[in-house]
Amino acid sequence: MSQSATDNTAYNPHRIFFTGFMGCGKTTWGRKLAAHLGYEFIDLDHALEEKVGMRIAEYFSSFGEDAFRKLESAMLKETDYPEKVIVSTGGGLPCFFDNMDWMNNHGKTLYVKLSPKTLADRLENSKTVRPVLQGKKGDELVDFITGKLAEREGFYMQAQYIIEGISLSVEALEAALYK
Ligand SMILES: Nc1ncnc2c1ncn2[C@@H]1O[C@H](COP(=O)(O)OP(=O)(O)OP(=O)(O)O)[C@@H](O)[C@H]1O
Ligand SMILES: O=C(O)C1=C[C@@H](O)[C@@H](O)[C@H](O)C1
Ligand SMILES: [Mg+2]
Repeated sequence: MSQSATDNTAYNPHRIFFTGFMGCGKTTWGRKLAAHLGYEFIDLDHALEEKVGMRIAEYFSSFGEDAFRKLESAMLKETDYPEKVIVSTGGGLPCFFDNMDWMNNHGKTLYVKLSPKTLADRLENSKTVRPVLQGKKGDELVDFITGKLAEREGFYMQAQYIIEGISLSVEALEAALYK
């Protein structure tokens, strides 16, 4: 097969993976940037939920985290991406298997970076059930995020682009990704 921009096995600079901890804004800002650029938008968490016909929290409790991690890696690598697309990834996805290398070899990668305290504030107010957090609140939630982020940041920092998530705008994202 010849290599083209639409070839899923080739590097494509118009395929942009948003990565970062739960609640950093990948879905919110991925969708906004896609609308601004006229790109398609895919949220891999949502795509997985559609494929299995259940919410992620339900999948975790029915089949366990290992099964979830295998499935999200397969979704990442087997999704038929449109030519120009922003892909919002699950918060844990870059930290399992060779997923981060795969993203770096198949498109641009962006890490949306936020402090544990800001993440905790957002996650505490979010209605989405995130099974990894197991209903933690307050200081317990901040401590948990601090530890988990320390484990994960080595993976997120392998992204080609890193942006502070505190005062994001589509203009700032566009400037960072197309400078
Ligand atoms: N710049 C911002 N200022 C304030 N709140 C924000 C901002 N960006 C996103 N949020 C809020 O933070 C919460 C988490 O955002 P979002 O769902 O986009 O994160 P995510 O990175 O996709 O998380 P997950 O990995 O769990 O899917 C949402 O309630 C969203 O409205
Ligand atoms: O950080 C994580 O491990 C997760 C983040 C979410 O996006 C979902 O992919 C799931 O809830 C797991
Ligand atoms: Mg999301």
